[in-house]
Amino acid sequence: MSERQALLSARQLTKRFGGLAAVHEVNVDLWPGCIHAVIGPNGAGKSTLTNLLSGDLPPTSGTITLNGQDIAGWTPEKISRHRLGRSYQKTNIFRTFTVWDNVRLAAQSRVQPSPFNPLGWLSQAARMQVVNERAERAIELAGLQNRRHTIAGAASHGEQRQLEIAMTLATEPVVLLLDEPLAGMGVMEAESMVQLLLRLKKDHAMMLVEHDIDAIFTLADHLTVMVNGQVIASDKPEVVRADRGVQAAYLGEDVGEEH
Ligand SMILES: Nc1ncnc2c1ncn2[C@@H]1O[C@H](COP(=O)(O)OP(=O)(O)OP(=O)(O)O)[C@@H](O)[C@H]1O
Repeated sequence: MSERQALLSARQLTKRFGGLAAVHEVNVDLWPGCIHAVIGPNGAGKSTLTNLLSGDLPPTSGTITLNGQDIAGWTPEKISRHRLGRSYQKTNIFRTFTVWDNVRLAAQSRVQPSPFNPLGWLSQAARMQVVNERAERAIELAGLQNRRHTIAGAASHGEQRQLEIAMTLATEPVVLLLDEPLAGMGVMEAESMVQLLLRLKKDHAMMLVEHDIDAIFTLADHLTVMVNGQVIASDKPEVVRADRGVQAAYLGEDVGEEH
């Protein structure tokens, strides 16, 4: 996999909070058509790593390249305009708006008149058409066609997580960072989210931070394990799964007993 061109690469990425290295000299590659899962116990540094890649936190040191450009220190908005999308652990939706309006607003944020925006010169009517087309595509990709008129706050927890992903898709990302998309889901909801992630995989380079180990082993093409801010393993899931050090540090007895 490493022979293919990664869309996003981080090298020696480090984030310190005072004396604590929340992320310490981490290397990550995200390849098109692949899900790179990141697992680790609470406090391992997974969210901090996501925040560094999305620009929500500036790194202390290290490099991040997106499509060949060095993006370390860029704002989240600028990184997003360069087609990196992320979802957050906490839902980020307008609860009193419909599903459709939420997705449309997300699409609209990319089609505003602005000196940075290649679509900014379009007429108002042409812009609205682009917005509607993008919102429609995102709603369909996320499997929310039948929920477009639902008030977001009244949608089920699983549908709200799908909506969050639809809102991210409406910005037309090629790199997707997903922070615990299965958190708090029941079995049926989790299964439909797994199917959604598999659908998204073919057109995106994805990083998936997730605690659901069964989903991880269903979805991941590459698996990185973090403990105390450091990567202790990064390889094909089956290789990581067989690693005694990983079993002891994170995966626990379940996995050890299976093999
Ligand atoms: N803004 C901050 N200021 C100080 N310390 C922080 C900050 N954000 C995170 N940390 C610390 O950095 C470490 C890594 O936290 P992080 O949230 O990245 O872990 P995580 O692997 O995402 O955990 P979880 O699975 O619980 O979400 C923790 O010790 C945390 O307390």
